[in-house]
Amino acid sequence: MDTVFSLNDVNVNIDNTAILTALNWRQKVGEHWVVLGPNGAGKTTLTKLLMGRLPATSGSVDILGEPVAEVPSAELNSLVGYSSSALATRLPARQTVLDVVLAAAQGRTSRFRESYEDIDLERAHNLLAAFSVAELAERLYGTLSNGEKQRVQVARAFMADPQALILDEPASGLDLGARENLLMALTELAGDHRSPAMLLVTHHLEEIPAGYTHVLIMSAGRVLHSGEIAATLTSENLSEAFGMEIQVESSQGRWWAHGRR
Ligand SMILES: Nc1ncnc2c1ncn2[C@@H]1O[C@H](COP(=O)(O)OP(=O)(O)OP(=O)(O)O)[C@@H](O)[C@H]1O
Repeated sequence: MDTVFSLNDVNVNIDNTAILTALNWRQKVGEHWVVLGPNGAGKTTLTKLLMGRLPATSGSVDILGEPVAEVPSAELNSLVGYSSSALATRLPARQTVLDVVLAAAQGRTSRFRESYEDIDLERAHNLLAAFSVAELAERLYGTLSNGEKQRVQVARAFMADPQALILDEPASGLDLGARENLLMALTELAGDHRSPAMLLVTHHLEEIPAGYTHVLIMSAGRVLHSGEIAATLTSENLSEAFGMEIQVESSQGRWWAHGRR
């Protein structure tokens, strides 16, 4: 199966209001997507659909060829990883960073009495190092700054070894150095064929890691443009999405944008 997610003619209505309309989209194994769009475009609703937390009103949402609605929730949780700043604040404050990351290997948010193999320990330490938080391994999670929690939490999402990983604004709130470290780690993971297919929601082009391959541009609950990032993330397409003149620039796989008159 080379398709991770597939949406076919998906509509989502809530209280008789159309939130998502006629969505058709596919993410294949090995593709790493960025989701962009103005506030209220439907990005979060899309992630909820993919995680099976919101049913489609019509159309089909499939993961690895199976309708999401038919996959048991425990299985879906292990297939689709998720990271967001909201989740970062819900992890157990009184456990060590290492335990918080290790627990994800068994699909848990906190460590209880379970034992872990050396290979899990090594992987947890490697992920903490990849996200530049290795020195925090023995600290209590609750004592970390928000930016530190955010990076630990992204490391934790990889620890679970999902098939797909949804990263909801992973760089928001990080200082410049922390953001760049995070993006470099994500770039490295994007280039590793063992990594899950990633879907990264962001508001800022500067937060797109080099090596991400595709972009989905949403507006008013619809897919406005989708495809390979170099061909799709254009000034014309973003100007259309945001309803203003936007100039998109890129260099060496990184992106930024500014308004223009
Ligand atoms: N439960 C709900 N009831 C009514 N409207 C909803 C509900 N959930 C979402 N919406 C509306 O659906 C639209 C899309 O919301 P969504 O949160 O998916 O947008 P978004 O692209 O993630 O926005 P943002 O960038 O601001 O986070 C918004 O207009 C929102 O108000």
